[in-house]
Amino acid sequence: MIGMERLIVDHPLAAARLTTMRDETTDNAGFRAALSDLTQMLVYEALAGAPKADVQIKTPLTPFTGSRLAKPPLLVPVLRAGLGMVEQAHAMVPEAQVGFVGIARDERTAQPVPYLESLPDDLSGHPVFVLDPMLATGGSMLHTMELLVARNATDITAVCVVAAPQGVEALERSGHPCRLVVAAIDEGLDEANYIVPGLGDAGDRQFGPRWTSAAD
Ligand SMILES: O=P(O)(O)OC[C@H]1O[C@H](OP(=O)(O)OP(=O)(O)O)[C@H](O)[C@@H]1O
Ligand SMILES: O=c1cc[nH]c(=O)[nH]1
Ligand SMILES: [Mg+2]
Repeated sequence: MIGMERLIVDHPLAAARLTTMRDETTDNAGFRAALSDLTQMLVYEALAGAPKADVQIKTPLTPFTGSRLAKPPLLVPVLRAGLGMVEQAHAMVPEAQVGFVGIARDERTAQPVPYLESLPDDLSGHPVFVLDPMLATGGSMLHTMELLVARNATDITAVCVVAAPQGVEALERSGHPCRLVVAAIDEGLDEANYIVPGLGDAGDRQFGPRWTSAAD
């Protein structure tokens, strides 16, 4: 098996924001701010080497051949936690379109329970950035990738903050056409399938508890 491409963004500024996110004394506002800053760094690194297209412009002095992204990625935040990444990612790639996937892990089984899907029908030829701070067992990311591959996506980047080795391996074994951009790969998972040392529940730490409808 050819290994999945993975990029660990190991920059002092990324490490400082991640430390803020890990710190249990960081409040929700501080957590969201650090996630936003870190997303900027992750997206910046994820797009290094992306193909460019020429753009003819004029500076105030002379004609000039500049450039733009040849293929802006579709941004796909995985609700809820990925919502904290999409505004900053979109600011970095303002021309990007945005799709949405909503998944909540079952707290007992850690299985992904999907509740929202809003994606283009055909993703042939379109790069996709999946935004989710946490890659734990990998179940939620794999479900998202299956939705994308079913729509002919062949170029998927998982943009995450913290990954567990189990989640990285699950992506690798899936054979999906993907790569991983992440700030850190942590030690593992605890008995409740939370990443250790991790940062806790990335959805709760941004937005508070997740409420379910009476029907659930
Ligand atoms: O790799 P996995 O084991 O699937 O775990 C990772 C998922 O868990 C978290 O979402 P969660 O289910 O807590 O939903 P939330 O974002 O609404 O809090 C996280 O944002 C991922 O989507
Ligand atoms: O550690 C974890 C694992 C899954 N989801 C989270 O938000 N945190
Ligand atoms: Mg959560």
